[in-house]
Amino acid sequence: MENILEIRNLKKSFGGSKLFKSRNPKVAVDNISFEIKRGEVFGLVGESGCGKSTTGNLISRLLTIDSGEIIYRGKNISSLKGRGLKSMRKNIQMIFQDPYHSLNPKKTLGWILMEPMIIHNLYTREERNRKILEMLEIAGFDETFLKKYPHELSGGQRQRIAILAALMCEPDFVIADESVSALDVSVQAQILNFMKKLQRKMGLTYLFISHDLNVVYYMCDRIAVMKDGKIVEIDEAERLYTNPKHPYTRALLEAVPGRNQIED
Ligand SMILES: Nc1ncnc2c1ncn2[C@@H]1O[C@H](COP(=O)(O)OP(=O)(O)OP(=O)(O)O)[C@@H](O)[C@H]1O
Repeated sequence: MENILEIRNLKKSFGGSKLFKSRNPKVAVDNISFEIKRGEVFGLVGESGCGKSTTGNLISRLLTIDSGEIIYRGKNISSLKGRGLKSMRKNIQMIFQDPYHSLNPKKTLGWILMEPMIIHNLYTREERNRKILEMLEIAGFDETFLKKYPHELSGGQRQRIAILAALMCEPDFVIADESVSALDVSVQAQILNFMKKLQRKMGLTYLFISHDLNVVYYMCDRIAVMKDGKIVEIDEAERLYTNPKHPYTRALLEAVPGRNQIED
């Protein structure tokens, strides 16, 4: 399978000042490299503060990189600007942790699903309406939901809408950053299964970021373990979960309260 994304020697620091040399910068992402194959679910796991979100934000270009390269479909997107960046953003979408804040509370769900297609100037009016209905059906919502507001939904329903909104422009690469962490455990499995269903239907590739090894194991084909800004181990999910090589991966696994908790 071809690589959809290649990360080469990516580096990012925060803080530090040329003026005040004593203030040391914090290296959040420290020279990491990995690649993700088309159609793969690639997990990035590690404790809070290890640099997972920074990595996701660098790939989606919400942050600028210090050094290294991000190769998406064979093209270096590390320093894209203007129209090139906008077009890349159509193809690489993010799903965030908190569906309470990622949906505009003043807008109806119909508007929330329509907006991304308008921003990217995609499809005719009829096609947009048809796409919204198709996506609603996949998510198990009926048309009456289009007139509802986010506060009328449960946490799980909101996250489904946030996921649908991210997919309205038919991206091929999705960065899911702690996408189920804010949800009750009982709802987490439903959302993960929903994401798997969408992946199969739309041929998506996911970078799946989570601090929760159970969740990452359940979702991912391969997993990278991150510690202090570095990747310490990358392996197929099954092998990493059952036969971890790096002591840090072992320690993370030992801290997991019960393995294989999530069931279909
Ligand atoms: N905008 C910022 N300014 C300064 N420091 C930052 C910024 N963003 C992240 N950091 C620091 O960079 C390091 C990595 O943070 P990051 O959010 O990427 O980690 P994480 O693994 O995603 O953790 P969490 O799951 O808690 O978000 C942390 O030490 C964090 O404090």
